[in-house]
Amino acid sequence: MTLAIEISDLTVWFGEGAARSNAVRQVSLSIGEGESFGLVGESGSGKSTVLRAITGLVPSWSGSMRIMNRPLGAKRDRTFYKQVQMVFQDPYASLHPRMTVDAVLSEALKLHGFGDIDNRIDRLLEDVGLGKGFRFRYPHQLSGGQRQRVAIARALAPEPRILLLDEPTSALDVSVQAEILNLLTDLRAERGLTYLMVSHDLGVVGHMCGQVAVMQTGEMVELLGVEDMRAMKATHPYTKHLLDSSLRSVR
Ligand SMILES: Nc1ncnc2c1ncn2[C@@H]1O[C@H](COP(=O)(O)OP(=O)(O)OP(=O)(O)O)[C@@H](O)[C@H]1O
Repeated sequence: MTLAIEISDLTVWFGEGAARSNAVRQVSLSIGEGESFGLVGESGSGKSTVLRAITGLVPSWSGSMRIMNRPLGAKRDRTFYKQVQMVFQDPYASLHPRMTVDAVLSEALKLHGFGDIDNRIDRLLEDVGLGKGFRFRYPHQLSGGQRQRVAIARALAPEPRILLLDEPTSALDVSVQAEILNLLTDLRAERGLTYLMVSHDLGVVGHMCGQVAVMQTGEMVELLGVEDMRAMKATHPYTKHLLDSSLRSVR
């Protein structure tokens, strides 16, 4: 199986000398193409820092990272952003208030050199369950769930192989969360996408992911298949604590 994401001994730090603090310590993980992998753990455990390291947004790191068999260096190139896209937690902050849906999507498509923009925009909107009627709306004319659908459409515009999902539903109303998770599940199945998803919610990760890594204070303390997670077969005390406290939400 091709590995979409391969991370070995990733350490990320902020500050230098006496001020240095390691936000991520010696994290290793492998995600096969088409798989969905969850990173869970309490606030500050380093989950988002792993995603930011992949996207080249941390100043200092060691170890190795490979995407679709290509090693990542200090800078991310155009090929990287064509293969890897991110969906952020807050769809209110991630869309420019003065840009219509049309402007957001055409900008993303042009950036990646696509022609046939009109048809592609219509198709992207269909793919995320919005339809053409949303094309000329501004963010303030959209609900939170609709905004997140636009953010997902923008991420899909370059036809990526991998989506990095940073708490993609935690800013949404509970009633809308399941709709967005189902959309992401369908898109992965249809397109063979690979997901690396950060969440503090084991229920969400249990629904979406085949494998789950648990992080605590920068370290990966446990790697579980979702079946073992559902069967409560954790070995690390912290994972047991997480499972106990979210038992009711794990489906
Ligand atoms: N730019 C930065 N400068 C200094 N420290 C940082 C910076 N970004 C993150 N950190 C620290 O790195 C650690 C990990 O943070 P990170 O945001 O990755 O955690 P997280 O598990 O994603 O938490 P959350 O669920 O709250 O987003 C924290 O201690 C945080 O304070």
